[in-house]
Amino acid sequence: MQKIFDEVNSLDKRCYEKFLLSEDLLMEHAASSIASYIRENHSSCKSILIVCGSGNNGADGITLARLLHKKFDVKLYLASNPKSSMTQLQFQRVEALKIEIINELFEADIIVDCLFGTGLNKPLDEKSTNLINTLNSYNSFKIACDIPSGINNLGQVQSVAFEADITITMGALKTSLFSDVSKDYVGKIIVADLGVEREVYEVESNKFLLDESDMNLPFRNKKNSHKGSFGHLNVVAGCKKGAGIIAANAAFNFGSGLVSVVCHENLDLPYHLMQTHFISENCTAIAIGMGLGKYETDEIRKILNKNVSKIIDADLFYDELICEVLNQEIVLTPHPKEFCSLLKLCKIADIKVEELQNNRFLYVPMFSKKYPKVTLLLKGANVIISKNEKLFVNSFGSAVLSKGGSGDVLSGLIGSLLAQGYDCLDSVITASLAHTMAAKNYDKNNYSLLPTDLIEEIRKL
Ligand SMILES: NC(=O)C1=CN([C@@H]2O[C@H](COP(=O)(O)OP(=O)(O)OC[C@H]3O[C@@H](n4cnc5c(N)ncnc54)[C@H](OP(=O)(O)O)[C@@H]3O)[C@@H](O)[C@H]2O)[C@@H](O)CC1
Ligand SMILES: Nc1ncnc2c1ncn2[C@@H]1O[C@H](COP(=O)(O)OP(=O)(O)O)[C@@H](O)[C@H]1O
Ligand SMILES: [K+]
Repeated sequence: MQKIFDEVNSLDKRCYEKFLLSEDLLMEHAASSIASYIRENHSSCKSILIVCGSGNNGADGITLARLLHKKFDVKLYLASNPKSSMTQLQFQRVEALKIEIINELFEADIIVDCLFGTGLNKPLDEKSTNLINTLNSYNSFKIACDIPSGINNLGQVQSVAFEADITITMGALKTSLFSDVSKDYVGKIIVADLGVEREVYEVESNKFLLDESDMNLPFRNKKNSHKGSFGHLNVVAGCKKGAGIIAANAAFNFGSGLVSVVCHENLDLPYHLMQTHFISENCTAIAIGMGLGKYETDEIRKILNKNVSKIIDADLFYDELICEVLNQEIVLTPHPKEFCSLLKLCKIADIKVEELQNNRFLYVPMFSKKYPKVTLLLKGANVIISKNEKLFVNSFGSAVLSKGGSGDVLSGLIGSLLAQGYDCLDSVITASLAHTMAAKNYDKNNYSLLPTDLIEEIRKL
């Protein structure tokens, strides 16, 4: 996994003070990493338009123009006069080289956006908005320097932002790149070193971006085993029985030795799933909430108080009953609307989904601080997993998963690992990665995935 930081100004400052690196040197590395990327990946392109603002993000762009001058047809567009001392210095250098400054935007082969970086400190004015809209309308290959202009430090987009194919971010990953909103603007993200290796530049962090290698699939190492060695998951089915059946099916395919669906009515289940009317004696984990609908409170309360691992989802986030279990080591997997209800029920905040989506990295830690034993997975374009002080982001998911039933598969995967003896956080990290990797591997189109297709891909991981 890679570290994520809320801000990097202090890391730049640490570089000056601790390693005696100058701002000029850091900037040279920032620009040369973009130059190397272009030389290595787009050597056949001809025209490059670099659009610069008045601060140091603009200075990165002016530096880049110097590095690429002659090898490519480089044109600089200065949206405002160089303001910071570094911008002015870099500008004097390109003046000496007689690099062309233009006043009209055009559809170059590559556009590099160096308008605003981490210094965006107010809403965009009309001129910047129009400029970004024009750049977005071009079919050029688009590179954002540090962060797409228009995304602020909280990962919010107020009017418009540059729609990058790739963001080359300086020094370290920033939280703002991983808001759900940012996902439509950042493209692929790569980190550029700033004169020292990343592990030297970075300090401690409690936020991490998950990699595929963090997925610890439930491969079986023990030869002397039997079905009981891999746990027994009970999935509680409610009025929308399909949800429970999808979860149970996912769980069985993900390695749980036994899976039973708990339901008072007799169900027509696939042959490998069992049915029970009450929680099984030997159950090692419970998945509950998916499609639950109306239910008998006392019965659910009894189930929630069973001393086994639990994953709770969906309808239970609208019931005060949930507040009774938040001091347990449990897993909760709300989508944004369910999380807003949960925040309200546990008196943390009374907010609308839009407010949450604009501030996911604010409200998730608030919840985890109050309930350190709970492992929370907040669904979304970038899934956030949080336990106690630590937070993990899974950015592998895509719109392929925007379908009823995707969340039920996820509950089943988490329940399966809980039943097999994983702890809450490990279950959630591996299940979430498996869920998104399976979706990524689905090779048809991005609108047709069924829960059964997702489970089929899980089988191939
Ligand atoms: N520090 C280092 O060592 C390194 C820094 N690096 C680079 O520096 C970048 C940060 O630079 P930065 O701090 O100068 O801010 P930046 O993003 O250029 O924007 C500030 C300018 O924009 C203006 N402005 C802001 N909002 C606006 C708006 N809505 N509409 C209009 N104008 C607006 C603001 O104006 P002001 O508020 O002063 O009026 C100011 O002029 C960072 O992202 C990275 O790329 C790398 O080279 C690595 C080494
Ligand atoms: N655009 C998207 N990008 C990434 N993941 C997505 C996207 N849309 C949905 N998902 C994922 O799909 C799942 C949907 O779950 P949920 O909304 O609970 O559906 P359901 O309850 O119908 O099964 C979540 O894991 C969510 O993170
Ligand atoms: K930028």
